[in-house]
Amino acid sequence: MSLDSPSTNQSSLEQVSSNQRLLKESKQHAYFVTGTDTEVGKTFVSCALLAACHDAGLSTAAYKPVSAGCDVTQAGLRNEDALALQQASNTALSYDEVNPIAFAEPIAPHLACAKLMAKGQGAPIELDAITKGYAALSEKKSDVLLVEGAGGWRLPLGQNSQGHEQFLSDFAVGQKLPVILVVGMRLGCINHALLTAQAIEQDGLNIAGWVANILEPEMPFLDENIQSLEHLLDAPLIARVPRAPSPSAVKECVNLSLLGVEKA
Ligand SMILES: Nc1ncnc2c1ncn2[C@@H]1O[C@H](COP(=O)(O)OP(=O)(O)OP(=O)(O)O)[C@@H](O)[C@H]1O
Ligand SMILES: C[C@H](N)[C@H](N)CCCCCC(=O)O
Ligand SMILES: [Mg+2]
Repeated sequence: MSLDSPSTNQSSLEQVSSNQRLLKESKQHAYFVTGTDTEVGKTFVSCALLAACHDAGLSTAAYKPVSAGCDVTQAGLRNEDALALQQASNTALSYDEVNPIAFAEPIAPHLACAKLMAKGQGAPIELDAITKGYAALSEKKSDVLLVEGAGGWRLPLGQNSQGHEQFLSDFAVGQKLPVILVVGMRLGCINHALLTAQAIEQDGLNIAGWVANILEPEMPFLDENIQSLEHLLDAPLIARVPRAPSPSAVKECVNLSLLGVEKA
């Protein structure tokens, strides 16, 4: 089945109505969006997913619990992912609700945190704070809530105040969130995708769906790579996203009904 944008208006209307029917029948859908690496399109794809939900008449919220790489503004640190997610959600959210933990430097967050603490500033990243922020967003009762990770699946958060090593994946595990895996299609992505999927499943979570994000349209044997991943990943391909000027330009590539099968 082609997951590219429906060829006729009729089929896209059918798609919308089936999305609407399916997701409307269930309670909140919360997903953790991870990727095969940093810069593979987690934010771009998340915004496209949110736009597809809006077309299906669904309310949405988004969460970027930990960010690194921010502009320093009068209102405080501002991360472009978090701003994009805030903008792409149709539930009114404050910046701090979307992104409670932000570091200025575009480096691994645990290193940015350690650097601040070495200067006597900041505090260890606590999973509790991430969980609290998530609970507050869940209370908004949006139909769909997307949580974007940072980097890849096993993102270190550093030690908590009790000296225990933490990872952002621990949060997803704690909340039993189904995972959406964004695969940046480029040579080498098959290994990264399979290793990430293995880690997610060994952590006890379910991959609700995966997205082929076509970062390099000129990738040799692109279709065959996607077909290999369809064969090797035990999860539905919910979108094949081409390079596009904006996430909303590819919202019709998303097959929400496939995602909906993961509803609780
Ligand atoms: N399908 C696409 N078409 C056009 N541009 C894209 C596409 N996917 C990603 N990009 C661009 O590639 C860059 C990286 O994408 P994005 O920021 O979504 O990655 P990420 O995985 O969220 O990164 P991070 O780990 O920093 O959160 C961005 O400039 C984004 O706009
Ligand atoms: C700064 C970058 N854009 C991301 N926000 C953070 C990426 C952390 C990667 C950690 C690692 O090396 O796995
Ligand atoms: Mg991002």
